Amino acid sequence: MKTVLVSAVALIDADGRVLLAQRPAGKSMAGLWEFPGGKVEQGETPEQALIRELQEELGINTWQSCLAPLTFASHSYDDFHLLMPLFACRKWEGIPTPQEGQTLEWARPNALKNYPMPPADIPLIPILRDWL
Ligand SMILES: Nc1nc2c([nH]c(=O)n2[C@@H]2O[C@H](COP(=O)(O)OP(=O)(O)OP(=O)(O)O)[C@@H](O)[C@H]2O)c(=O)[nH]1
Repeated sequence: MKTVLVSAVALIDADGRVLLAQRPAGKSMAGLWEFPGGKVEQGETPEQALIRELQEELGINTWQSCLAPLTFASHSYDDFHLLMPLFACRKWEGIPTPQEGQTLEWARPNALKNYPMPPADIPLIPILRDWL
């Protein structure tokens, strides 16, 4: 099975809340809440992919030095295996604004478990909560 590399980030605001994005209708796993990010393209590092995705999806800028590796997901879906590093980021420029029809919400660490998420993300939630 093909392994797909997806880079994702927990953006953390000054109150210690985490930004989640709800996948829009029409996409796979529509309605589920996920961390901003996306597939790493040929020739990109995970950090470069994330910086690009944050511009495209949320209209914000960040920098490699502001992306700290936190944990990762490794999960087999029916048609591919997902390998997803999760970075933490507390510093960016601009206000996250949906560019692709997503709904955004800032979630308190203890509330993260109440958001329906893709199966790959479930093991990440206690790690993130304990770290915050
Ligand atoms: N960005 C992001 N993607 C995730 C998370 N969890 C998870 O399983 N994924 C999966 O990783 C892939 C990310 O792809 P993408 O964001 O670049 O592209 P996409 O929405 O068009 O995906 P699609 O081709 O499945 O519709 C999707 O299959 C998505 O479901 C997450 O927390 N954040």
